[in-house]
Amino acid sequence: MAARADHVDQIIRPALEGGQLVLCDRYHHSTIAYQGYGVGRGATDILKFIDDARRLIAFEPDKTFLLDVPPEVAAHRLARRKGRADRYEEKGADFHDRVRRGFDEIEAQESVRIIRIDADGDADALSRILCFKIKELMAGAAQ
Ligand SMILES: Nc1ncnc2c1ncn2[C@@H]1O[C@H](COP(=O)(O)OP(=O)(O)OP(=O)(O)O)[C@@H](O)[C@H]1O
Ligand SMILES: Cc1cn([C@H]2C[C@H](O)[C@@H](COP(=O)(O)O)O2)c(=O)[nH]c1=O
Repeated sequence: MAARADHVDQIIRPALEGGQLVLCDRYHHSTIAYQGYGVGRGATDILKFIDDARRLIAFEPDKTFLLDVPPEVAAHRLARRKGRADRYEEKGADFHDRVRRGFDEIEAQESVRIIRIDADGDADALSRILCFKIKELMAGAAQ
C-alpha cells in the first residue's frame, strides 16, 4: 500500500493534473484479489483492512480491464515465458482459484467500473481490442 501511495503521488496524480490519460498495469483490484482473497482467503477483517487503505489513497480508476484467461492457458503462457515466476505465480491451483474468485467478487461489486475481456486470443488481437475499447471510452468521456 505504501508503494501504491507513492506511485499515486509521484506518477499518477501529476499525470492526471497535466491532463494525461493514465494506463496502469494492475492497481488496487489486484491487491483485493491477491492479498485479500488469495493470501487472506477472503477473511472479512483482511478485506476491510485493504478497503480502508484503498480509501486513504483515494485515487480510483475510471475503468479496470479484467483480462480473463482459463487457468490452463495462463499456466501455458507462464511456462513459455523466459525468466523466473514471481512469488504469486509460483503458488498452487488453490491460491489461483481464490484469486480468480476474488476478481469475480470485485466484478459483481463494481460492475460499472470493471470491463471483462476474453484474453484467450493472441497478443496482437488482444491489443487491438484494448485500443478499440480505450478509444471508445475516451470518445464517450469527451462528449
Ligand atoms: N494474448 C496473449 N497471447 C499469447 N501469449 C501472451 C498473451 N499475453 C501475454 N502472453 C505471454 O504470456 C506471458 C506472460 O504475460 P505477461 O508477461 O504479460 O504477464 P505479466 O506481465 O507477468 O503479468 P503480471 O506481472 O501483471 O502478472 C508472456 O510470455 C507473454 O508474452
Ligand atoms: C499490484 C499487485 C500485484 N500483485 C501480484 C500479481 C502478480 O503476480 C505480480 C505482478 O506484479 P507487477 O509488479 O505488476 O509485475 O504481483 C499482488 O499480489 N498485489 C498487488 O497489489
